[in-house]
Amino acid sequence: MASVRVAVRVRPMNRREKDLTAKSIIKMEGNKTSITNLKIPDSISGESTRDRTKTFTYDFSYDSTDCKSSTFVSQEKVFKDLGSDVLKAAFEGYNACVFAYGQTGSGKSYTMMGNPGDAGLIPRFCEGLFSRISEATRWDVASFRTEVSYLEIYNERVRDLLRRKSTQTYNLRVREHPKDGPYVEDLSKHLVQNYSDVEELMEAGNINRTTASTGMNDVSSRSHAIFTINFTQAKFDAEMPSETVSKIHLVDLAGSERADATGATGVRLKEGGNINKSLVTLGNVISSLADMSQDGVNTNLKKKSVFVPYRDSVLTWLLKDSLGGNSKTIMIATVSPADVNYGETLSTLRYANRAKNIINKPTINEDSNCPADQRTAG
Ligand SMILES: Nc1ncnc2c1ncn2[C@@H]1O[C@H](COP(=O)(O)OP(=O)(O)OP(=O)(O)O)[C@@H](O)[C@H]1O
Repeated sequence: MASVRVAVRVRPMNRREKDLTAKSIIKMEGNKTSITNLKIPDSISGESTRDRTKTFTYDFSYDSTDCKSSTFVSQEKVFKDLGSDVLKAAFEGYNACVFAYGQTGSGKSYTMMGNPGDAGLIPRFCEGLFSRISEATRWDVASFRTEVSYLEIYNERVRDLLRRKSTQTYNLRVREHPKDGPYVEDLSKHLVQNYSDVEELMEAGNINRTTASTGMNDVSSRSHAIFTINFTQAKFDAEMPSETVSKIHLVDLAGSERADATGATGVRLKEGGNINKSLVTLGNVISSLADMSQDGVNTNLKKKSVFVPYRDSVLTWLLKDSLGGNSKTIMIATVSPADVNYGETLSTLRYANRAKNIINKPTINEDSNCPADQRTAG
């Protein structure tokens, strides 16, 4: 049993916020994040003080507002805290998932992919993976097979971001394997031997990703993107061949924008609706799972059978194992520091607070090749 680990990251003020002379309303101290509603006057005491400033505790609170500050959290620090745990999980044979959630323009793509020369979690994770593989291969500890796939969910349809010349990239079917769970039929998987192989695929996929300029972000990701690494390790344990297979999902969600904040109309508004359908379902799944684990903690409560609506959206269906299932999962909630985004930011912080209560059941995916009687002998 393992709780979903939750980190919150606040980015610097952007141009738009500066032009609006926005004020910073986010404070971080240790693992605590506070948000202040500047519309409630400072002088009021009692109940209203609590309404003015709300404080949440997460596994990590990352202040990335000012690179000159001594408490500034860099891409490297985020990777050291979170990415290296995912790397460890992969080598131990666990499934893992990292997903970034937050308002449009709050820093999800920056955190997951990063910018040129300022790499985010996904490239750092892949680099780390291959540096550990080459280390282990040098010592002949094990042999490895790494395959990647990259898809986007756009308007509730699955599209392969890595199959360039095919007409069948749109609207792939999601099916369910009796043992391995939901998967995308005909999604291309690419065998990679080193980091530059992955880099090439990642770049190609990012170019194919659906983006558009919205009122909130010049390069806004209009889709949910799932980068998946299938990592197989074969070795000899006590002279018996054994194999572990881990699936690592690295997910950059589309923004949770409201139509009025982004000025969306027409196609953008329809996209918004479909993006929100997936995100609303994600919220419902998180709530159901959080309720379920709270019931488990409170033994006085009769255990309700809670229905988890995974199938209500493509996103939650594909991430079924990552949410409440066989996976070590991390959520990174990204927020803006500005008062003009108070409502969206508070909603993200509440979402993240709820996700802390999800209990997953990660298990090592070991597939021993030896017959069962030999496995238990000795
Ligand atoms: N921590 C950060 N430090 C520096 N710049 C950042 C940070 N977070 C985000 N930015 C910058 O803010 C802008 C918006 O970030 P990003 O594109 O990552 O947002 P997003 O949440 O992925 O938005 P969308 O949902 O619209 O795709 C980018 O120019 C990005 O480089």
